Amino acid sequence: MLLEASEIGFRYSKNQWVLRGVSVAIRSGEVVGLIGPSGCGKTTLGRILAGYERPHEGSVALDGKALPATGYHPVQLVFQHPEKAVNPRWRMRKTLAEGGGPDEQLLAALGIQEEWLSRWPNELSGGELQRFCVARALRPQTRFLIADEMTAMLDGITQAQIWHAVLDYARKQEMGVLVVSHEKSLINRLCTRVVDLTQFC
Ligand SMILES: Nc1ncnc2c1ncn2[C@@H]1O[C@H](COP(=O)(O)OP(=O)(O)OP(=O)(O)O)[C@@H](O)[C@H]1O
Repeated sequence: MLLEASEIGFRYSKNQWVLRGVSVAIRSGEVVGLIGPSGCGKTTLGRILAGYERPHEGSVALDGKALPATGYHPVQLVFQHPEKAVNPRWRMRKTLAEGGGPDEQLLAALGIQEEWLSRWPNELSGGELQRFCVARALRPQTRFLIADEMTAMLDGITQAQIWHAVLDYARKQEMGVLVVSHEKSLINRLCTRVVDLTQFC
């Protein structure tokens, strides 16, 4: 499968383009880094790829077809702040069940403990909560994962555990991953190829 953003143009306000003429392609099973200076549009591009924003110019396609407007989105986004990504009024079991039953093997790989399932989001640490957000995004129907500073606020051990689980899952499922990060060492460790937005800033 090929996820392709072609000649993307996007602006939040009139005449102020955040992205212009940006093209990115990711194949199934590939782990690609996305880097660039702060404010140059990495998060915006991730949101466009995952269908949260529609580009003003250009298009996003999955194997040449437009991304689905309804139903489960095959491109999932996990961003830096898990507390903003979950419903505070849902216990973790319900959050996890959003979009399908949890994969027990994946939960174990992510270090999610059974007793956390009955807790509210504010009863978990940031790292524990982020593990749930990752697990929720990794469904069999997920073909691509956009990881936008996904482990930026976590300690090294938690970061390594989460990435080990995600890359193992990606390999087995042939899922493509776009790693958005400021951490050069992380990008170098995880990615086989890097897209640099600097030239578009
Ligand atoms: N909702 C919004 N409304 C208006 N402007 C926005 C909005 N979101 C982002 N921007 C602006 O768009 C530009 C690109 O932001 P974006 O978050 O995509 O950059 P980024 O490369 O991910 O930055 P960082 O590395 O600092 O996270 C910035 O100038 C930002 O101020």
